[in-house]
Amino acid sequence: MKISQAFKFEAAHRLPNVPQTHRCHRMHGHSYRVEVVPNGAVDPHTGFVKDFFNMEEAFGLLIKKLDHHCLNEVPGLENPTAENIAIWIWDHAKPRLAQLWSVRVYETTDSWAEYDGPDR
Ligand SMILES: Nc1nc2c(c(=O)[nH]1)N=C([C@H](O)[C@H](O)COP(=O)(O)OP(=O)(O)OP(=O)(O)O)CN2
Repeated sequence: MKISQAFKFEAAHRLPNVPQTHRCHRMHGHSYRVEVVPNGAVDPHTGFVKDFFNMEEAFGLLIKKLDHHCLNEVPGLENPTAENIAIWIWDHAKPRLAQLWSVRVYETTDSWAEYDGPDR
């Protein structure tokens, strides 16, 4: 079974690899929404796939590294597209959350990138 928890953060970024005429080449900000999805069996005793409180602990700290930061200055996010942010969150979270199934990053309400690991 899959469950999902959403996190929000505010950040500035610019995309260094788009043409200078592209508006995202300039520094601008977004209110990001991140949806993380673990997948696993429901524990017959707790009734949980994963306790939402534990996810909050793990992802809260990670999201703090992005919140109110310039993403280009975060190591590993020199080209902070929605795709690369999803990969960055996955790479940092997966070692501590083996059940992680996917990470979806909304850059705007209409645009998102989802990463579900290098093998899928
Ligand atoms: N595949 C991707 N394409 C684009 C990305 C991305 O991360 N992956 N990023 C951008 C820009 O950073 C960003 O999305 C621009 O956002 P914004 O102009 O605010 O978005 P809207 O087009 O929705 O803005 P409106 O002014 O509301 O129309 C571009 N492409």
